[in-house]
Amino acid sequence: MPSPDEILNAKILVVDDCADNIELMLEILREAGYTNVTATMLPEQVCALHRQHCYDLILLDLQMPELNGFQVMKGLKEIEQQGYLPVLALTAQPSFKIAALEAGARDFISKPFDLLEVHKRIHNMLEVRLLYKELAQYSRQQQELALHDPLTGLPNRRLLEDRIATTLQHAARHQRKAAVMYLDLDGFKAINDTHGHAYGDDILKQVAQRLVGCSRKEDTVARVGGDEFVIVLGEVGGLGDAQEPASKLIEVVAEPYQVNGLTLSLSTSIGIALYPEDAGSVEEIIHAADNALYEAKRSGKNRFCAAAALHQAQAHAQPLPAAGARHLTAQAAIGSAA
Ligand SMILES: Nc1nc2c(ncn2[C@@H]2O[C@H](COP(=O)(O)OP(=O)(O)OP(=O)(O)O)[C@@H](O)[C@H]2O)c(=O)[nH]1
Repeated sequence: MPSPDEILNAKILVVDDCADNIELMLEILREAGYTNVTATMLPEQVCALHRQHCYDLILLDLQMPELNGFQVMKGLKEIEQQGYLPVLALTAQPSFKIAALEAGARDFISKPFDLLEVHKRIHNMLEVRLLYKELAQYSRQQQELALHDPLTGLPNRRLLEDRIATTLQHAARHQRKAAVMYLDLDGFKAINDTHGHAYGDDILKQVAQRLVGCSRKEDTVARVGGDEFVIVLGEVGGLGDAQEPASKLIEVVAEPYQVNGLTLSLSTSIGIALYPEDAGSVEEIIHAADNALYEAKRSGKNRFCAAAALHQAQAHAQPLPAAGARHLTAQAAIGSAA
């Protein structure tokens, strides 16, 4: 619930074509303790002002010669897309009251003003408006949490899949390539086992920062599991455009870590898959990068392996029995930091 102070600090706009009415309303609001009140006699400015200041309450006179209150509300509806107009209509015409509510006003105040009614209606409206804003903010935070990893703040698998889908669509539309890099830290379990989970958490946060630090702004860096991260690169011309950043990532992850006065080293293995040659869908490209990662781990860790190398190895393995193919080393696109 909004506090009394929050209500008194809410942003209020008074709109009336009559200077005396404005003066009277400002006086009433000032005496009640409201601190953030402004007024205009120009109804045509209300929408621009609301766009700029996002008022919590607009006290709107309905009968004005140039642009009446109903027309102003029409304009406000375009700004308040969710349909909540913070408008309290001011009218001396009993027949306008229901029309104002139908036009989107939340409530009305009759002229001449009954002081007690004015205070109550303004307070109640602000209470609801601020509560509505709190709820909207809470819902945005919940959405953020549902799409991000709480430890590192990076996108989680759900958001990652969304980003890959968008990247692949963009690549398809512009006849470009895209790359997915699947990273898994080497020997991370031993860090947890030796120094404890909290120490491991600290390392994971530092790794996340380093990955973001050496990626482009438009790339997505996500955490998809314990010590697993995925990086999505759009606007890729060929495998070389992914191998170079992969080498850089291997280098950056290998720089020493400081945690609680201890210095420690770590490495990472990376699998790279390209769209469209290695995969045509979100699921396939993650799978292809994961397979390449498996090969990078199998062939010694602290290196990257491209899915293309696995295709080549499999092609060369055609004459062998199926089981033999798994043991071929895919040298062609395996690398490490320069
Ligand atoms: N500190 C910490 N550890 C985690 C978290 N989530 C998973 N882990 C641990 O991360 C480790 C990941 O396991 P592995 O990838 O198999 O371990 P590894 O030693 O890196 O193995 P290789 O990849 O073969 O080098 C496990 O010990 C998990 O318990 C987390 O949020 N924080």
